[in-house]
Amino acid sequence: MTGQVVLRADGLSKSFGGLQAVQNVTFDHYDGEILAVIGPNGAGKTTLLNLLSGVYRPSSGRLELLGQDVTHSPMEHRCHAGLGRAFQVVRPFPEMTVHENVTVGALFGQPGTSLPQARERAYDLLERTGLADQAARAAHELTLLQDKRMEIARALATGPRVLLLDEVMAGLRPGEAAEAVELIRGVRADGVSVLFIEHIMPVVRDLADRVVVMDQGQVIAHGTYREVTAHPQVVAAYLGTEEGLGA
Ligand SMILES: Nc1ncnc2c1ncn2[C@@H]1O[C@H](COP(=O)(O)OP(=O)(O)OP(=O)(O)O)[C@@H](O)[C@H]1O
Repeated sequence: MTGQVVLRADGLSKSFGGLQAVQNVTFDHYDGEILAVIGPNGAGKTTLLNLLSGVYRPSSGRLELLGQDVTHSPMEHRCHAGLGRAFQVVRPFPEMTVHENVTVGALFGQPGTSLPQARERAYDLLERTGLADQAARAAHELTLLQDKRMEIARALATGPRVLLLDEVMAGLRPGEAAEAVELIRGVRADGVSVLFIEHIMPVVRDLADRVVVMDQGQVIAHGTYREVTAHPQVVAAYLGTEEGLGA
């Protein structure tokens, strides 16, 4: 893959006490790419995502976002510099409407945005994510799939160039996951690069241009879905695990 690197992790490590949760992780995420991070339970995927989004600072290593060193930048700075994140467990403001929830994202992510501009931007995103007809409902009334759509709309409202998704398919039925796959493809088609953590292998196969595989904190393989699922170290890492490779 060639083109501009939007996110460059160079030797990122994070330890908790004596535990090396992420060890010397290096990868490039290219503009327009949908990149999956997979690995068995406890591999370090969520810790890596937390390093990328700024929840944690790395013990060592360096992170670049669109060519800018953000290794020690706080979350808000990364957000304003073009990084958006949607969470596995959706955390909306439950009593606010769907439209208001997304408007908050637009106000937070783009300083200087007026309320009417933010409301308009939020409404556009509700249309793009298939939620326009739910705009006036309270967020707590949404179904799980609608919740995930809203979470993606909220992250997009901050105006990201790179969107991080943390197991957004969790809990969805297969038909719903297929809809979410389409939604994420649409996000990429709109010019946003996507990095996602996912356990559901058919989703990884259908969505990812490239896959980074972690085990015990380290990257053990990267390449296309076909390449990594044929890699002996990847097969060994998944053997006997609950999720299996299922490929
Ligand atoms: N805040 C923390 N304090 C101490 N240990 C942690 C912390 N967060 C994660 N760990 C440990 O770091 C290792 C990697 O965890 P992490 O949650 O990043 O893995 P994961 O690949 O996301 O797993 P899963 O697929 O189960 O969500 C695990 O051994 C975990 O117990």
